[in-house]
Amino acid sequence: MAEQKILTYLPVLPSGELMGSAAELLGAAAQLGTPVGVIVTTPGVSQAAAESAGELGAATVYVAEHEAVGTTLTEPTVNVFTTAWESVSPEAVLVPNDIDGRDLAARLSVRTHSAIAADVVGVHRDEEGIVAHHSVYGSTFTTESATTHGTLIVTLREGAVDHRGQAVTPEIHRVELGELSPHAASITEFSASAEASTRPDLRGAPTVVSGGRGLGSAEGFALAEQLADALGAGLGASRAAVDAGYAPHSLQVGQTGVTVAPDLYIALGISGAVQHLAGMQTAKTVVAINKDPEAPIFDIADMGIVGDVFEVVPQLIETLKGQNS
Ligand SMILES: Cc1cc2nc3c(=O)[nH]c(=O)nc-3n(C[C@H](O)[C@H](O)[C@H](O)COP(=O)(O)OP(=O)(O)OC[C@H]3O[C@@H](n4cnc5c(N)ncnc54)[C@H](O)[C@@H]3O)c2cc1C
Repeated sequence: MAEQKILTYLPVLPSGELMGSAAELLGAAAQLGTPVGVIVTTPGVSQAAAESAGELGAATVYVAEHEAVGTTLTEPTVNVFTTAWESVSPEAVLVPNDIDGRDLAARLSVRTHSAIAADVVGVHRDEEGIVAHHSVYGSTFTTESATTHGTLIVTLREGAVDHRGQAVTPEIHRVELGELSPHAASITEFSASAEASTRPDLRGAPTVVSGGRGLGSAEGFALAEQLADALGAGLGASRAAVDAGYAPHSLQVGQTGVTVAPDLYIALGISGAVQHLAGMQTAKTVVAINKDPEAPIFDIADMGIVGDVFEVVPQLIETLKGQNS
């Protein structure tokens, strides 16, 4: 088993820091075999990123640096990944289930004629090979998938795997990226569509506070923000709250929004429609505050408070502030 190589894509911030998904991808890889990382950065930051990958369990890291990384979409990563793939013949490939990860998975699948298991919430190995777990039909069922032959490409849902790799000193291989195709899609200009937030990113935050229509207005939604800040949590919203303009679409949790799997999910004034549950039902602990005792969110909540959010949440925030001081 130790010989089975599991190739992981480790996205890097412009500062050279590994993104939060790296620990989880390498942890999932360590459950299956020997984790191998792939890092593609702008010049000057790859060494530190590769060493960080070793601390998270990457036995080998393939690194490439290029000026065009950051302004050219996906192609540099696919090229480096293909080189690493040819070199290690991986049994499985793990990438984050985000926009870049899914793009990478699709291109690798075409290039290597390999199967994809998408939005995976866990992995294990049986006597025939690697098995991916999926949470389906609004998280009502868990199913499993596996390839009949070849390498399995997995897009892993952030926050779903707890296992972590053991720190090692990684073997670092430098890969020359070479000329990029003139057809590679590149970014010529961009403008920020959302204000930068100091809160943890909704995807991957260990605690998420989400607000729903029950908060009544954009001003009322500030209560969810205050509780999130008191807990150091990521902030989410139901679609009804987003549609009503209480919160931006980037915060929408659910079937047509972001899928999260935090340790703790706190739902404020959210009824628990199946489309919302689809995005948060794999949270380890769900706490719901709702004034309707019949609200369906209580069916899946580990702890429920029947009450008015405007009475309960300020008390909760005061208690938390008291504990922190
Ligand atoms: C194709 C499709 C895709 C969809 N995708 C999504 C999705 O991705 N995400 C999503 O969230 N929804 C999605 N929806 C919408 C979904 O069906 C629900 O309409 C939505 O989730 C409801 O949001 P809500 O719970 O905030 O609002 P409501 O259902 O209106 O619930 C509000 C809740 O707040 C409670 N409440 C009111 N006032 C208070 C108070 N003062 N204190 C405490 N509780 C209070 C009420 O009792 C109620 O339970 C989708 C729908 C469709 C058809």
